[in-house]
Amino acid sequence: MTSASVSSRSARSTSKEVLVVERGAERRDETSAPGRTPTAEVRQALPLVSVRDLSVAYDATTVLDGVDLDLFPGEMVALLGASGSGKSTLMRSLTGFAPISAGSVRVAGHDVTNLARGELRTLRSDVGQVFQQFNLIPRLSVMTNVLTGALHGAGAINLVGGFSTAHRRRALELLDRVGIAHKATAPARSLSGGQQQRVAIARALMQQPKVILADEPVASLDPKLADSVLELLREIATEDGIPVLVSLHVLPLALAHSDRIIGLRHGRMLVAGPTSQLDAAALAPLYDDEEHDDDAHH
Ligand SMILES: Nc1ncnc2c1ncn2[C@@H]1O[C@H](COP(=O)(O)OP(=O)(O)OP(=O)(O)O)[C@@H](O)[C@H]1O
Repeated sequence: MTSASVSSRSARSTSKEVLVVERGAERRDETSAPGRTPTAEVRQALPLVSVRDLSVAYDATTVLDGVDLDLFPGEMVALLGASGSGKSTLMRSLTGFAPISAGSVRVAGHDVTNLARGELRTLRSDVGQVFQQFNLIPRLSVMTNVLTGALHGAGAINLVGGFSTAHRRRALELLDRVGIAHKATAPARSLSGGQQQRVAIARALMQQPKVILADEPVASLDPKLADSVLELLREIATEDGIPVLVSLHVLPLALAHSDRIIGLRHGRMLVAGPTSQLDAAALAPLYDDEEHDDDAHH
């Protein structure tokens, strides 16, 4: 461990044992919840995502239990946990795709548990998403794939010739930003995995998101490409002030590329704290139940 102290205490009920990393200067009062502690630089801003005491159940099975999470402008937060711990479910909760049984979820001004008529569309337009398998349309050009990001807020647009010059200019600027403008006319399927993920990131930016969720975005990439994609996401968080929540399986990647780490175990938040105050030993309890998951530890 670093010089930080790790304490084990109950968050709000004795059933919720939470490892909380605290520095003297950042020590929080006992009423605050662990997922809420932002890094010092961003703690003055209002959170763009605010989750309180969230529970999600599929039929009779509870898969998230009393989760708290805030995401502040400009920060990259890594979401860790063994397979089945609830990472994807937490992400899906933020865009109205999970059966929330208790708690509150606010995302970019939307009350996800109580959306007004038609608000689901604006919510999903405000949240850019990046997936493990990129989810591009393989036969369409890189440029068109990026342009589809503009469809989120705009409603039905004819894919052929339906985009404005301004949209096209912006798509090209975004491709330039992610380093693949030279591939604009190539079919998406002709790109490498790392390049396809850059296209997916440009597509997410095309919808001018207020928050970005990246669910295992580098799980299909080799380590070098994984580093570069995570560097790109962190740069977007920092430069554009868009909070990025990224779920990861590989601890060193989380330690190298995040400002904070949130760790789930069996649907409960077990670890939360600034990345600078965490190390592999502090995160190991997240994977206690895994028999052999080399990825998680190397
Ligand atoms: N649609 C669903 N219906 C029933 N159970 C579900 C559904 N989606 C997820 N679950 C269950 O919820 C739990 C959490 O799943 P989730 O996909 O959120 O975990 P995860 O941490 O993202 O796992 P992984 O790292 O393997 O992707 C699992 O036990 C899973 O089987």
